[in-house]
Amino acid sequence: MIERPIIALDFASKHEIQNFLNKFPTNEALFVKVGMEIFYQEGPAIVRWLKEEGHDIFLDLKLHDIPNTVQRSMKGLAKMGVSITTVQAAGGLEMMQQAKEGLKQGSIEKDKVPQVIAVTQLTSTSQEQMQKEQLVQATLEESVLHYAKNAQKAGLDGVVCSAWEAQKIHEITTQDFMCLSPGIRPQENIADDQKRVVTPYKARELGANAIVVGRPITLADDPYKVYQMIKTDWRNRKNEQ
Ligand SMILES: O=c1ccn([C@@H]2O[C@H](COP(=O)(O)O)[C@@H](O)[C@H]2O)c(=O)[nH]1
Repeated sequence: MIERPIIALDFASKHEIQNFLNKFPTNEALFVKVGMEIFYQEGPAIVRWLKEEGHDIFLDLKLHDIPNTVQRSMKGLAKMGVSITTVQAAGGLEMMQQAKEGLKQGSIEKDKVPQVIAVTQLTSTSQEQMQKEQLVQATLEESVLHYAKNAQKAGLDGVVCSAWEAQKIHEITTQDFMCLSPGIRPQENIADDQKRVVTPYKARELGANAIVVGRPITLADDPYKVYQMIKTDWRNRKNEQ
């Protein structure tokens, strides 16, 4: 279980991230998500800097390519000392196996290989969209469960899914197979572009092992206050604030 909500640092520059993190106490060690937006602007230096600042890193680049390319790329990413990385489950079993292999080869500490989890169906995807646009005839839940099984078969550490699917995923895999859930909203009526949203409290009840929260925190007037409220809610305690 990852007890801290993972904050998605979806910003365009290091400067913007600095401004954002200045609103948190200096000694607050966070678990942050570095995604495509900031990584494509600042590169590996942003990961190194955040680590030096004392934060844990979820590097969410959602790799999806031929197995050899993914293996070699993961080897490089492992050298950055990140905690968790991602691939797209749609890339297939061999690609996922090679992702894990690359991380093992590139890991700076042999007993601390970064975890790799597979994106099933994006939390911004609805069943209708999936069936029409991907021509998948299964239900969204069947598709997510199928990808989760494949990910475990390939030796991955878990999946990215909506918390709505977490319980069933644990039933067909194992309890320690990570269900990391974005699409978290303190109020379900403000979803932005997300389709399968869950409150932090409900996500815990549904069996998610970790939550990722972006805009509800990054766009808040007082991000630290919102972060604390989400953290309390996620730990399944009554929010007294
Ligand atoms: O299925 C997925 C996979 C990844 N994400 C990422 O999580 C955050 C969510 O941000 P919000 O602002 O809280 O919506 C974002 O960085 C996505 O790239 C996801 O949402 N769904």
